[in-house]
Amino acid sequence: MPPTPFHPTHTTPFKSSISSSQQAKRREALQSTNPTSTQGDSWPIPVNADQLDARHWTYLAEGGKNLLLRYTGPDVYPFVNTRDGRRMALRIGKSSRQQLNDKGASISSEPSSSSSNIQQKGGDEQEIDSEEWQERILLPDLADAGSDELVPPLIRVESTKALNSFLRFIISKIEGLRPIERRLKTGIDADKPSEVFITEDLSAPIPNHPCLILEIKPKCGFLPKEGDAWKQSTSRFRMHSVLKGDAKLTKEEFEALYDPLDLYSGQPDRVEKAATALYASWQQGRENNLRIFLDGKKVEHPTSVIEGGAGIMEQAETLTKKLYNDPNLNLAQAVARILASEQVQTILKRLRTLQQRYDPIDVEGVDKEAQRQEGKSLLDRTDEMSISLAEYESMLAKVGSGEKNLSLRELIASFLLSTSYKDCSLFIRISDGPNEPVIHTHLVDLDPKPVVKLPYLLSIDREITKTFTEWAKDVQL
Ligand SMILES: O=P(O)(O)O[C@@H]1[C@@H](OP(=O)(O)O)[C@H](OP(=O)(O)O)[C@H](O)[C@H](OP(=O)(O)O)[C@H]1OP(=O)(O)O
Ligand SMILES: Nc1ncnc2c1ncn2[C@@H]1O[C@H](COP(=O)(O)OP(=O)(O)OP(=O)(O)O)[C@@H](O)[C@H]1O
Repeated sequence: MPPTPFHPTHTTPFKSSISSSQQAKRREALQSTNPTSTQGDSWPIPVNADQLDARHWTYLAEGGKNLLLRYTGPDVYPFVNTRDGRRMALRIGKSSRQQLNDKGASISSEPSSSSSNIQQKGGDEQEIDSEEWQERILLPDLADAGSDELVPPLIRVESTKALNSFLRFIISKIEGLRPIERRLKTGIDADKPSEVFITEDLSAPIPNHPCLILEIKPKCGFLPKEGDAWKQSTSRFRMHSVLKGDAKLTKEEFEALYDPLDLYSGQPDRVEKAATALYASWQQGRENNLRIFLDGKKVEHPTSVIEGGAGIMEQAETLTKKLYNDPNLNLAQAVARILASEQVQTILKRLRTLQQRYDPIDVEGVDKEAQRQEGKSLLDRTDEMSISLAEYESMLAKVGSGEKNLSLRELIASFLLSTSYKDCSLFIRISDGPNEPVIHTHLVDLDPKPVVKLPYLLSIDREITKTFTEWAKDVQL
């Protein structure tokens, strides 16, 4: 399928209208922070830390940098949207175990690990405000790709003593629920937490509306046009899988791997192939790229040893048969149908366009430019530089107008933005509708990547290519 035509959204008047409508909504929300106030249209609304009761929150999920808490308290506004039953989540930025140990925080007695993937910020690296990032950088490119709520709002909780004590309670409550590999690397610093945000719990149950939720991490959906021949013909995800598998993968195992290029292709047979591979890895308990939830509960395949797996899997299958009005549809087929749906393919197509638009010359190309413009490789940066939102915006305008002459800072900003689009997760919620099931899509984890990560991004890319090239020779690919 040819790449989606380029739409320079940053130069169209559409940008400001979307942005200002979003801002108006947030302003409206900010005016109604009182939890006893009646429910307005905008939800979630800001909440003060002293309104948070640690008994009403529990562990939901986490990635390398953030941990999510789910609201499990009584159904009261504003923690629950009393109009439609949607529920709040809290997203808490974590600190590396190293940082926690350095400051002598005693969150748990886990040993430190040098392999944390939380990056220490360089001297001059500044935090980019997440709300501004959404408004000014993401929404103009995403607003017309899905519903108004494609990117769930992130509303900052002010850092206060009340927040510190809430987090202290929470840490003691949830530490044992966290996966051990995450606990070894990261934790929450109750005294000086990274940003805490209110958001919507996208995997929560909706009362009286049975709902199946797929969370996929689709990864990079295009191939570079220049450079290494393997990189030009094989998806980055598959090449990386060889490195992650210590190059022990057989040719057959490699062929069966999920291929993002299939998922993004829009071609029914290839999308089905991608869905089958994602389902197979979920079935094997490798759930990094596909997770399934039913009415707020994680669905595990019965073979993946979790008690109760069979029951919930059956319930999920029963629901999808009902939603699609097809008694013979099994869960794997339902996943394939959902991923091939117009709603999902529309957002994937946009995601791929943005990944490609902001990464036109590959990390190797950015490195060449670094050498040409500054006389040193990205690998040699000890990066003290930070990129401001204003710089991101001017890069967007330049890229949007087709300008090819980008400064090194603009090339870096562009590449990092593409890296965010390659790493985000897509939540797909399917519930009953009058004729067809209703599908809602939401993107999460679109945070800016820190400039300090650049040397790592180049070196891991080279390691992936080297390991893959040797492996391909060994297995005679
Ligand atoms: O490099 P990748 O493709 O492995 O992606 C990393 C992800 O790994 P995975 O999707 O499991 O392969 C990785 O995910 P996990 O921590 O493995 O769940 C992170 O998302 C990481 O980003 P960051 O350092 O948290 O900003 C991601 O790093 P970036 O390259 O997106 O910065
Ligand atoms: N709004 C949400 N509702 C429900 N679950 C969510 C929500 N946002 C994130 N999650 C879950 O929490 C996980 C971690 O969140 P997030 O992606 O923001 O953290 P991260 O540390 O940046 O992740 P990564 O290491 O993958 O970059 C997600 O992969 C997803 O499973």
